[in-house]
Amino acid sequence: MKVGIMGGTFDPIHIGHLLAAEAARDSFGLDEVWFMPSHIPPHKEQAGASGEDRLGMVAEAISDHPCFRTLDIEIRRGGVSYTIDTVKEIRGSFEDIEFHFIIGADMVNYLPKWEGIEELVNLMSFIGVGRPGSTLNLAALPPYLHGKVLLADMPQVDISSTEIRERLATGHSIRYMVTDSVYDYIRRRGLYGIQPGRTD
Ligand SMILES: Nc1ncnc2c1ncn2[C@@H]1O[C@H](COP(=O)(O)OP(=O)(O)OP(=O)(O)O)[C@@H](O)[C@H]1O
Ligand SMILES: O=C(O)c1ccc[n+]([C@@H]2O[C@H](COP(=O)([O-])O)[C@@H](O)[C@H]2O)c1
Repeated sequence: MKVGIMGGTFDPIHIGHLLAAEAARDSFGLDEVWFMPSHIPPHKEQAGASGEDRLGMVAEAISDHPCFRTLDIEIRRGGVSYTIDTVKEIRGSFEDIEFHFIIGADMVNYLPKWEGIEELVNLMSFIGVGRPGSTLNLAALPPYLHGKVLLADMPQVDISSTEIRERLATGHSIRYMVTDSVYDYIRRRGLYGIQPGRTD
């Protein structure tokens, strides 16, 4: 079985994440994609929603896809979510699965700075997708990453969770940037400074 892991902060999950996962699944015949929110992301501040709410939004976003699942291993473990720790833990439980970690172009360029990356590339491969604002140049990666990052084509969407949080805090609509189910979750829980009672 081939599984894609879509790791992220998902604060909140948006259509860029969903399109990336679907492009990877479709391009490489993945049987399933597991969406895995981090507890504390290794390289940036996470100042938005709680782990429970980020996981809740992911569950809402993917509920209608027969091959998408949630994985709460990093939220449950707590602390800083280094992927090397997670992958070692997962491989112990799922020995027969071939894992591919799905990342956007910004993260592809950042791979050399990941904790234990030279060991990690021997435990799984990466599937990279394009992202507006980041140039993908696999030849510029260090030699130990050559052949370890496969590319999937996805429709380019210039959307980030940061932009969504900013739009909500300033009273703007995020309709169609996230699924309706995620927008409903944000309204219901009053996340990101959304105005109470907002229905548009
Ligand atoms: N619009 C997008 N297109 C392609 N990949 C994306 C897009 N947005 C996020 N990703 C990828 O999804 C993964 C998780 O991203 P993350 O949850 O940090 O979202 P983000 O939008 O970058 O968040 P933030 O704005 O809070 O930094 C990363 O590998 C990232 O590169
Ligand atoms: O392990 C690391 O050093 C590392 C460094 C940066 C990012 N990651 C993982 O890459 C995924 C996307 O990261 P982010 O911060 O864009 O949400 C998420 O699962 C992170 O835990 C992992």
